[in-house]
Amino acid sequence: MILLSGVGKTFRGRDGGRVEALSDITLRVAPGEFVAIVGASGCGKSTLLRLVAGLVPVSLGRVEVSGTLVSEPRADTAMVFQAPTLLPWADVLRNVTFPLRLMGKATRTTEDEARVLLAKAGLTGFETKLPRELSGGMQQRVAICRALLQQPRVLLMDEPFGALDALTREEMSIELLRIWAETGAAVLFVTHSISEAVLLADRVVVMSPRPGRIADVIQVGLPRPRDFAQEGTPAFHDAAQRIRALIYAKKEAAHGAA
Ligand SMILES: Nc1ncnc2c1ncn2[C@@H]1O[C@H](COP(=O)(O)OP(=O)(O)OP(=O)(O)O)[C@@H](O)[C@H]1O
Repeated sequence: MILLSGVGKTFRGRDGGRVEALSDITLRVAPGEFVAIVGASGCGKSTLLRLVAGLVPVSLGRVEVSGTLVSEPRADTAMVFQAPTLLPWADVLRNVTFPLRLMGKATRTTEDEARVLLAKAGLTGFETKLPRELSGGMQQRVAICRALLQQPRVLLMDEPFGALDALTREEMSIELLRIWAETGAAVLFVTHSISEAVLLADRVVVMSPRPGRIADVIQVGLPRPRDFAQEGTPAFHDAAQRIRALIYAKKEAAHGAA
């Protein structure tokens, strides 16, 4: 579904300097697969998602979705950013349905489906509120509903739960898994939380710092459907420990080289 082969990305700074954000990334994500990406701050996780979203061009290599080269944003790909990015003048319902209306894909049932999603995200009663009337966490939940309503084949999520309180974060994780299982989207999910990565993902990509490379890919063997009870299992701890060891090994190597 998603294919990155030999992908590199170098940014040119305003001072003319160059930042090599990603180097030699090769990754294949199958339809319906949930892949989490973890790694130190600045290792290129957001950049990787933006490349797949068609928001920035690669410097080297190729990115494909559904067998075609990604050169611009696609209708079958939705992205949730770290910050909610809502339209400030549109109410919650209009924000959630906006992409489908924009693409001319809204149907008679779109609004009802949006209401169902908003209910699942704990936002019933807020449909006619403007973004500025909501808390940051609520705005982020609206942004997540907006992405899910599109029933994308590729869902790119950049630390989507970072702004949520711990309880809402847990609820949204399980809700995301439930909806994802129904839609079968291929998901790339960036997080700083190792336990969140293990709870959600089929595989966890661990990236090394500067320039971001894939250090290793950890297979999470936990059965689905997942729930928080699994956090206490040896298999969960084992996967989390392997990821932690990789991240810290890479950090120490980077510090040693500096
Ligand atoms: N538009 C840009 N222009 C110049 N440099 C950029 C640009 N976007 C990202 N970078 C640089 O690329 C590197 C990777 O950034 P990126 O945001 O992808 O990292 P990240 O792993 O997502 O970080 P974090 O976990 O802190 O969100 C950083 O060194 C950053 O400064």
